[in-house]
Amino acid sequence: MEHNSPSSSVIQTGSKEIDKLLTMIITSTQDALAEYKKSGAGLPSPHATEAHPLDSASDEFALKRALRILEGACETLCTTLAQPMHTILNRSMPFEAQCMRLIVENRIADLLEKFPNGLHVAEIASKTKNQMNPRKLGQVMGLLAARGCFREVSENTFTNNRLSLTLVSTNPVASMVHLCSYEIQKSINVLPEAMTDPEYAITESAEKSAYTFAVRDEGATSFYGWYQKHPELQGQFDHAMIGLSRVEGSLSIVNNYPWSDLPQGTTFCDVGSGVGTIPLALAKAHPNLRIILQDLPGAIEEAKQLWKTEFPEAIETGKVTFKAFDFFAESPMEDQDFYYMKHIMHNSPDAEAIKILKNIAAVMKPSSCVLIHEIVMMDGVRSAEDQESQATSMAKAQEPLLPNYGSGNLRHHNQNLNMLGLFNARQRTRGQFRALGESAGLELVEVLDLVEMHVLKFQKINVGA
Ligand SMILES: C[S@@+](CC[C@H](N)C(=O)[O-])C[C@H]1O[C@@H](n2cnc3c(N)ncnc32)[C@H](O)[C@@H]1O
Repeated sequence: MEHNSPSSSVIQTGSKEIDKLLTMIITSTQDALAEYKKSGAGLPSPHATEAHPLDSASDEFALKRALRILEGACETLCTTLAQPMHTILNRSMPFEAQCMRLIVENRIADLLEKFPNGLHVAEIASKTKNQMNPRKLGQVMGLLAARGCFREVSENTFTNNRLSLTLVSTNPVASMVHLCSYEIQKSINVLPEAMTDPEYAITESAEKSAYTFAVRDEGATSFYGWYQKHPELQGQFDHAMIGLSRVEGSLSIVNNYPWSDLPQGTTFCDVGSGVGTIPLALAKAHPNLRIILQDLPGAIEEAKQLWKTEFPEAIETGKVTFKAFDFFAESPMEDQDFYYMKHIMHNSPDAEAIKILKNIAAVMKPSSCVLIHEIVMMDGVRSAEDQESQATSMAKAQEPLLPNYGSGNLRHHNQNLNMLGLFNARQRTRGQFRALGESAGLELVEVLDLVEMHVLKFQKINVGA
């Protein structure tokens, strides 16, 4: 149960606002603990080196809801009590990202798996490419350990722990960490220049994003164009997308939509599928679905390899087919029951997103629907429409949290900036999605709340009218 109302507070600090925040912190902590208790595996230690069953769970809605309040309330409490200069200077030093990149690129978490009692930085450094300077590596690992990633068991001797194990190279989340701290970071680093450059400032074209500004001497006119020039990195990108799906709990769509009620042979076309992580899980759980994956040629080749390993029967029996295409220039396969898009609309500024939707709408049969699986941004202000959103599961946070949970939904805002930097695009609100659909002749008919992500269902306007 979500304790979003602190009215029953017994805490009395002399400040009503602090009382409410402390009550939120206590009740959301209790809610999170209840989930660990329910799992039967108890609460993991921060030093644990074994995965906990909840670590990779995708349907953990109650835990995600509790953390959304806990993180929002903790940050509001700290910024209320700290000197502003303390908070602001800390935020201007996002150095951890590059430290994590160093760890991932040099497979240091992988190396420490063989040394459960710890390894001195001198030994770690001696096993890295070109033998790093141990003193420098110690500084990097020291920063990470100060935030709970790696454990310093004795001076300059480190072991893995719960957080650092996420940086082992086989974990797709490590690939996402690398993507964020390397390719994506290139665009964020030049955002101030690109947003004021005479050629890039006003335009909303994806070809004039901060990312294309950053790589303008490398001959790529778009983020995906850059990957087409570097096919050797396609696998890494696709691995990162699996990681992102995992973090966002996207697989929860497998058990939280009535797939089993659909007739045998229901067709599901993943538009911009990447390797098709979601349809792979869907196909395994719901044999009544027939899958088609559509993406650019490089991603389709990667998808074939993954499905060959993970689910060869689906290929042999024709339950899955693969078709390369360009969603800006062509329509996907016609007459599919579902056209599914995850993390596609947010890659595209409005004009391009509408082009993709129109290409889909052109081949939809009357009963087809489009499912857009993405973050839905919440408003940062309270309004008269809040009453409506309570009824439609986009409930805003209680005061004194910001209505959009503030830091409790930080990834929404970071992803919004990520899309700005790479594509001049954005994460959209429900109203912006509705308008986007209408521009392509599609009506928003249903929204499924999966906490961090939502699934928006569209049908052709005037169907059945
Ligand atoms: C952010 S990824 C999302 C992948 C997948 N839907 C997922 O959520 O894991 C965007 C995908 O769009 C594909 N894409 C980009 N431009 C495309 C185009 N013009 N035509 C078809 N696919 C494209 C990329 O190759 C990539 O796989």
